Amino acid sequence: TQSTRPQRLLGAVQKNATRGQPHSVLKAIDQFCTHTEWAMNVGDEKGCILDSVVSEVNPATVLELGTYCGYSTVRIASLLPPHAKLITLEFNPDFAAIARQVIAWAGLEDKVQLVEGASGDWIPKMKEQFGITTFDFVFLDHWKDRYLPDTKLMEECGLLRKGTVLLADNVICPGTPDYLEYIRNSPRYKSQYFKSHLEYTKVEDGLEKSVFQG
Ligand SMILES: Cn1ncc2cc([C@H](O)c3cccc(CNC(=O)c4cc(-c5ccc(F)cc5)cc(O)c4O)c3)ccc21
Ligand SMILES: [Mg+2]
Repeated sequence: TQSTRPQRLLGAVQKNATRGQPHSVLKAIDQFCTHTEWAMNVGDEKGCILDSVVSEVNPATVLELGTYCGYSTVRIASLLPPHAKLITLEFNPDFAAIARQVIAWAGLEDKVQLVEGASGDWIPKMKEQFGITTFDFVFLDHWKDRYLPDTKLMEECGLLRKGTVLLADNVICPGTPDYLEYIRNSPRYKSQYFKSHLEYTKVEDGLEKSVFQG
């Protein structure tokens, strides 16, 4: 039977990366996606911007929307302080199964809680299920038409505090026009665009960093 792209990506990690070394997992995925098969990981160019924002925030609580194969999960978790927690939401069980193995190969399973389910269902349950008060950092990388409704939902559920940083992938390609319009015009956020490129290509893309003003 045919393997899937996430399965082939996991195979490349298991073949080329060293267990317990997150940077080698990222390198194996980026090489696979550059030389063998494109996949929708945030990639190394946008990943360096992600690294700098995570390092600046130094978050104790992180929410990631859209795990896919776990590339950005590994990237973020590898930068977190010892007792920090990263919750990542993935609704596709096949993606979740691969991501768990990629995260485990990197040796980061203790920092990561992968929750199988849809953001709209789980965001309202964050406080009661995981004892979260507010998130310090949120990485948005799931369905692009869910960025805006889920941001409004996080506001309504009191999951954002003064200073919470939202970082959104793909605001140019595939694009998130309604989210950008809202976040850039809302007095409740201070936003900044980081110009970059679509992973593994020369196509323009970028990340939007938005700080909640409370
Ligand atoms: C509700 N909910 N809750 C949790 C949750 C999790 C998921 C999945 O993780 C999932 C599945 C499919 C697609 C995505 C979004 N990602 C993308 O669509 C994307 C596309 C491209 C691109 C760009 C150019 C192309 F030509 C083709 C694809 C580049 C990128 O970086 C992307 O992130 C995310 C979905 C909904 C979810
Ligand atoms: Mg993306």
